[in-house]
Amino acid sequence: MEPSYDLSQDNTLVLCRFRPHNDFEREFSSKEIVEIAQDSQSVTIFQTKEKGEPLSFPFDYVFDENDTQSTVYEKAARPIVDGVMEGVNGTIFAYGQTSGGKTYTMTGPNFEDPVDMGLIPRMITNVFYQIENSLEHLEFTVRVSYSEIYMEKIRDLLAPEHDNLKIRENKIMGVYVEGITESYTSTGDEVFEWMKYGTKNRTVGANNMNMKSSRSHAIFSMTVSQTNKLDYTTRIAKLHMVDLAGSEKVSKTGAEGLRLEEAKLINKSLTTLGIVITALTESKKSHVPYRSSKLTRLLQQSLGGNGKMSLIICCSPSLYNEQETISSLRFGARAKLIKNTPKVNREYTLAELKLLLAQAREEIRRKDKRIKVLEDLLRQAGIAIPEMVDLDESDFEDEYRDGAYADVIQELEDLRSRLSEEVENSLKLKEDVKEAQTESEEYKSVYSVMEQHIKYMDSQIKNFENSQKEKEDLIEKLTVGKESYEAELSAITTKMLEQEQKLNEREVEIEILKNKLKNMKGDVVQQQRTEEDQRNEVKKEIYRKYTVSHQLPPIKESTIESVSDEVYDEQKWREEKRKMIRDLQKRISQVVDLELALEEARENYATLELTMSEGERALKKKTDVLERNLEQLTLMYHQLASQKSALSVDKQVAERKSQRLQEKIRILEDQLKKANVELDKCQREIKYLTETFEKTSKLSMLGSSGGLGAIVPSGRIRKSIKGGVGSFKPQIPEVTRNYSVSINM
Ligand SMILES: Nc1ncnc2c1ncn2[C@@H]1O[C@H](COP(=O)(O)OP(=O)(O)OP(=O)(O)O)[C@@H](O)[C@H]1O
Repeated sequence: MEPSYDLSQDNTLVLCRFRPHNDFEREFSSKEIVEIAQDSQSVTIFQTKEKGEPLSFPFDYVFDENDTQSTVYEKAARPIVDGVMEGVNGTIFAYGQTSGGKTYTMTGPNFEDPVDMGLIPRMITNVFYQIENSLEHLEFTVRVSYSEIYMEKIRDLLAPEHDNLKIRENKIMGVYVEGITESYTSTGDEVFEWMKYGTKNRTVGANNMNMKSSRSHAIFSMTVSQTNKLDYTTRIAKLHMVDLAGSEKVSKTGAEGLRLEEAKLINKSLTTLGIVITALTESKKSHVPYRSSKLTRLLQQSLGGNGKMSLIICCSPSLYNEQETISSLRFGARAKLIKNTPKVNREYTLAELKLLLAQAREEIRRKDKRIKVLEDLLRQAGIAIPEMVDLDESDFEDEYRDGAYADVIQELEDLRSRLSEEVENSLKLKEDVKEAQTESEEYKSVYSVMEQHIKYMDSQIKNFENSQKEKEDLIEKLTVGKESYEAELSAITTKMLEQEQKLNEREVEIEILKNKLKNMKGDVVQQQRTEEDQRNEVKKEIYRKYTVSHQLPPIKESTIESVSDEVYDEQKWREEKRKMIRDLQKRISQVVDLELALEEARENYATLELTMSEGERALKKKTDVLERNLEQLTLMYHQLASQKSALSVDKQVAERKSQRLQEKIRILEDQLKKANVELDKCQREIKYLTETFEKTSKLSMLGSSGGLGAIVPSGRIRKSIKGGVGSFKPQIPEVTRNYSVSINM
């Protein structure tokens, strides 16, 4: 990388930017009080106060409302970034009243928009662009930290639980914040992730003038360290990007309570900043009260130190803010007088240090020799040689600092401090590695437990699937059986209904036949009665013929019975005779009856045979058959009815079984669903653990350049970025990135 930055020029840039009028200011007054010079290097304010003379302020550059973010970057920030890449510390900060446009300038209204993005995203992008396009033998590391000074307390925005950090100073590190998180990053995107993370933790309040006004000073710092792989020289530079809290007039903002206390402390730190700047610019060296506020103490090395500084005064162009604008411009004009003496933060290589050490040893050996010679001379002159005394460190320092070895001693001291720092760092790294290894072991054991669990779950699921399959087969079989059973049942029911219908028809037929038979029987009885009458007649005839043939007097029963008792003797005979006659008659009658019965039987038989027609006989036969059929059908009907009731019982049982099986299937399906959900969960857990495990393993190998963590970005491990691998194209200002959160610093 060729030097592109002339260290002898522009060590302190003070620029001024006027934003457009806002709606309120436009309504308040349309009078223009600001006039920017043609060459953009001064601005005049036409005071409206009585007799107020126009005030002119010179600056390195004055931006008007039409100047783009890109222009501001080129003039105000690029020289700082170039300096940092050369190993020169750089600080850029925006100063101005509340709603003067500081956040707009530093961060921009849209962090993702290549046109609207502010100075900070452009600077970060440019640092990585320069790294990617640097010479191949250069190796870089980039660390970021993000802090906030709120109510005179320093808070680590990358670890917000650290909220009252102390400022320390030593020879090696200069002024630094003790215990602040410094995260290694290897891409611009990672830096933006850290910024987003830190910005979420920022304290932002609201006041009447700017509802989103920042109530704290925010300092985003990048430490860029580059090692030359050819001569092993190292350059380290810090870049501070500061968004100051708004300076405000308490009376105007209407602050009270906590806001009032905030305003007092904000104003105090800004006033201290003014005092420090004034002290730095006074020709007569006076005490610079850096320690009066955390802000000035932290920026001590940027203000009047060995770095480059760019201060942008953000102002309103409105008459309404005339006084605030004048006061901000005065502050800027004073700051312009600060003289910084930039110095490249170069560190000696080991070889150089060894050489210095050898030179120092040689020098000491030479001195010892000389001392010995001088002591011998003293002894020869009889002068007593004083005892060796332990020199006070300050005496030692005074003696040698002013002497020829001051530089060597200083370098040795630096070397000792660097070594102790390196030892400290390596111990810290060892601890980190150990921690990462422990974590990795823990993850491994969790992973193996999870694996076993998954295996067990897999086998459970397999068993479950098998039993589910068996059950499904069973259900399938049962369903098929049930269906054929139902088909059979319905066939039987149909058959039974048909039989019932046939039976009904037969019953009707039988009824008809019965009626016919009844009628026929009536005819037969009638015929029998007629025949009885005829038979009586025949009987009488036979009797008459018999009496005639046997010359018996015709006897009337009534006559016989009316015989008188007076004529007993005569009658006795007669009686005897009558008895005999009666007996005879009786016997005759019996014979006649028998004969008649015999005759009747014969006749009946013949008659019946004769009287019955062929059809009737067939009908009779048919009736007999039908009666027998009827009996069989009735029997069958009863059998079918009992079969039907047995079947309906079976059907109910089958239905209940089917319901139970369906319920079982439903429960099994629910269980399967739950098991699937569980399996899904386990798989996700395994995935998460595998990823975490892989990340942890990578971390434990040091030098890994894994992405930021999912929850809190992780950046404790050093990541080297080789120069010249340069496919990186920052596309300033057209750079496009996917940042989902806009940063309001
Ligand atoms: N150059 C500019 N062009 C267009 N709008 C601007 C410009 N500068 C500032 N603004 C607008 O002015 C308003 C106030 O700006 P900003 O929030 O940056 O002020 P601030 O100085 O950061 O305020 P605070 O100190 O209260 O945080 C914002 O709406 C911002 O978009």
